[in-house]
Amino acid sequence: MSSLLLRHLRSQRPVLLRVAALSTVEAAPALASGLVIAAALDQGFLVGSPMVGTAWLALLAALHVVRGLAERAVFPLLSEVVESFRDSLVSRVVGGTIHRAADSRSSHSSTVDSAAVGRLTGQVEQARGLTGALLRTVRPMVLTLVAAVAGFVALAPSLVLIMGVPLLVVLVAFPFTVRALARRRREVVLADEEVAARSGQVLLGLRDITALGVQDRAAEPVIDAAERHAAASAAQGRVEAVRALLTMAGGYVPLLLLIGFGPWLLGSRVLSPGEFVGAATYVTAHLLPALRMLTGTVSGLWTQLAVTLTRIAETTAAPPPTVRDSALPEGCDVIAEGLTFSYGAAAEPVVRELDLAIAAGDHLAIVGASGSGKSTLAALLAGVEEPDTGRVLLGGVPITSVDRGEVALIPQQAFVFVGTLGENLRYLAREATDAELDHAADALGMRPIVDRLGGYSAVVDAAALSGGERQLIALARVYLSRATVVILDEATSELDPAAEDRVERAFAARRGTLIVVAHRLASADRARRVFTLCALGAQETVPRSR
Ligand SMILES: Nc1ncnc2c1ncn2[C@@H]1O[C@H](COP(=O)(O)OP(=O)(O)OP(=O)(O)O)[C@@H](O)[C@H]1O
Repeated sequence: MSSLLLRHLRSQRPVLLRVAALSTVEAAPALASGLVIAAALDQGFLVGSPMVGTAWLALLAALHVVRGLAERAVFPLLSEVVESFRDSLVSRVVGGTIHRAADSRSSHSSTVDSAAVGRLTGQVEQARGLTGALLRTVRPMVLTLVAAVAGFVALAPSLVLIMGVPLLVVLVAFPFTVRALARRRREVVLADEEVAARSGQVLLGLRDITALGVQDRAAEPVIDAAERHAAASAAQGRVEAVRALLTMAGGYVPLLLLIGFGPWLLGSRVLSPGEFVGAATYVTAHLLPALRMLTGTVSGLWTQLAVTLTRIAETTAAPPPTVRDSALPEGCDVIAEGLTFSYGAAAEPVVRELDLAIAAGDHLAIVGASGSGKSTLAALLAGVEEPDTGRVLLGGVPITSVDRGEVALIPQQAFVFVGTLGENLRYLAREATDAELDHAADALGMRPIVDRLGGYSAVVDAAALSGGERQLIALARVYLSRATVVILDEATSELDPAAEDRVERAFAARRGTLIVVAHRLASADRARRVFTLCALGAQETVPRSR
């Protein structure tokens, strides 16, 4: 969960710096409160100068006005952070859904979980609300804590231990108590699920249980589960009580110590009356409310946000690419036999009775007029479309049964998903090292893009990339994969001729078979064989240049 939020916050550094600057102004009244009250008493009201005392209090009032203005300026910035976080979550949800849709398509199922998208959208809205609420509460709480401690130290340095030690104990223990509480909450949820599951089983067999007269035996597991649930709830309550006591002690112990040592502190002139009231102001007006907020609102919101973001991260993670080893021996021919395909029962076939043999390791260009069926043939060869009649075999295995990692079809529209450049490139090759990524980048001529984006760990903004850059990323992704048959369907259309030449040569030099749907003559020239599609039928030729 933290990685989703932290990654986003890191990308928002400039906005957060502005928030931090305004927050410093916001913290001014909390920082000054005790000092100003001490001065108002010691230099004003307690020495018969009410005007001086009033002037100090007026200064405090002015600081509160400035704080109000700073707070007003901070809110639009906070909403910028929250809204962009929401946008990145939505992109993630949509990206995850596209991955799943792509996966279901390659497994020849057309189901897309649209209900999940709706559910996730609800969770995203919840995460957005919780993040906003947390930023609104955590920020002032941290500000107040820091300002109150700093003000207290400045006012009464001799009393640092009184406030410092209890507070330190609380701040060190707090993360542990949150973790312990999260564990207990999880135990309660699991016990709850167990009660539901066991009582469900009993209810289903109620008639048989009654007929056999084994109610007591049937009830036993349900009672066991209910007892475990009760024990887990009690344990959660105990952790909550300890945590609340511990945190409150952090605020009340300094106050009790201050009151307890008060007569001595005032009698031996360690503190003036004004400083005593000022120190008490820091504890009662700032420290205690901040700690109360920490145990209550903040930890509640934080736990909820953690649960929501973990769920979003789990359900939208890109599915791992197939890792199953290829069942095919190295060097398999692609054979198309009697392929006929039409888009719809009444439509004229786009491909009719087509036979084609592509030897393993070959480099074939498919050419033809616009609309002659090049993309359709590419989709058939990749197993993305199924022919009406005929079949495509890879190494003697029907293409639709072949491990989908064996064949890669790269379309014209390159898809770059939300994530880092490295994640995009490793999508089909999880184990690829940086050196392998470097090799692919150099082979395909995409080194300038890698450098411009700031390396493989840089987060990619697909909208900020040119069409050619997106295509290069999609090409490198497949170049790094273990696909033995690569089909480029106008996958280099946005590259200039020189870049396209480099890419096609790199793929031709790579192991495996290369099929290129050519939109430039040069692509056909580079190929070892050319397959020409035309309205009257298909014919195969060898380029003259070879
Ligand atoms: N999804 C589809 N539904 C119906 N008809 C389609 C579909 N896709 C393509 N066609 C039609 O099938 C024929 C072949 O299209 P295809 O895209 O395979 O040709 P192409 O040679 O790749 O064309 P281009 O070079 O313009 O991309 C065209 O008449 C096209 O209109």
